[in-house]
Amino acid sequence: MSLTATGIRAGYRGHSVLDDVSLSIGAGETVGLRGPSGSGKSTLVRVLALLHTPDAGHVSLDGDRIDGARHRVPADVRTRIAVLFQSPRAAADPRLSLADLIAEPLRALRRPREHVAGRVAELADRAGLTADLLTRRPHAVSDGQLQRACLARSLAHEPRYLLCDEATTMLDASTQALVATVITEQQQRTGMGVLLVSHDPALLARRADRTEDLPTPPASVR
Ligand SMILES: Nc1ncnc2c1ncn2[C@@H]1O[C@H](COP(=O)(O)OP(=O)(O)OP(=O)(O)O)[C@@H](O)[C@H]1O
Repeated sequence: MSLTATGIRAGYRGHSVLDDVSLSIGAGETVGLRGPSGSGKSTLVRVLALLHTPDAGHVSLDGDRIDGARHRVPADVRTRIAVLFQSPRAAADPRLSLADLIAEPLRALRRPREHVAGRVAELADRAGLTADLLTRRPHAVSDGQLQRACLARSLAHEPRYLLCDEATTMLDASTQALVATVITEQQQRTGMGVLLVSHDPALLARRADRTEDLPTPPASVR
């Protein structure tokens, strides 16, 4: 069982950022990904998350080759992969309370109301979010609290793979530790595979089972 990118070429407006890149994340495994700024780490995350269609190569999810991206991929396939981005402010709808933010992916798949309420309470508890915080909107909480809500949301569908794109870079040490603990517990409970994109060698040495490197991009795309 793995989430695998094979021979990926991908980029923007005719410029390739990734050229023949392959990466595999096994079930239960934590894989680190590092590379210079602009080398395409976030682009590879978007390809693996089925948010960006590669120009060549393909993504396989637990042995099944996936064609296309976003809504061209069935929801029950897309929800097996979750992403935690660097900036929770960019990833969160400012109009939603933290409770509604966590509930969003469950409501999108029309889960019953009682199920959603129970799951939100459970996920919020795991992410250390109190009832008072759940009623607030993003502008009224700290970056760390908002990232914990994004983490809870990312686990709503019990993903098989979680892609963390510099997800704790901006957080203080205690929030970093809490996020790491919640992710590790989820891995131990469900066998979730994790990709950790980071510039921090200490974090990768501590948490990754192995680390892959992306090469420096050609000058034309830097
Ligand atoms: N939506 C986009 N449209 C056009 N170019 C983009 C887009 N997103 C990223 N790029 C370009 O693609 C290249 C790779 O970007 P990407 O964000 O994948 O790199 P990265 O390795 O994650 O960088 P960093 O470590 O700085 O976050 C960069 O040159 C960037 O400017």
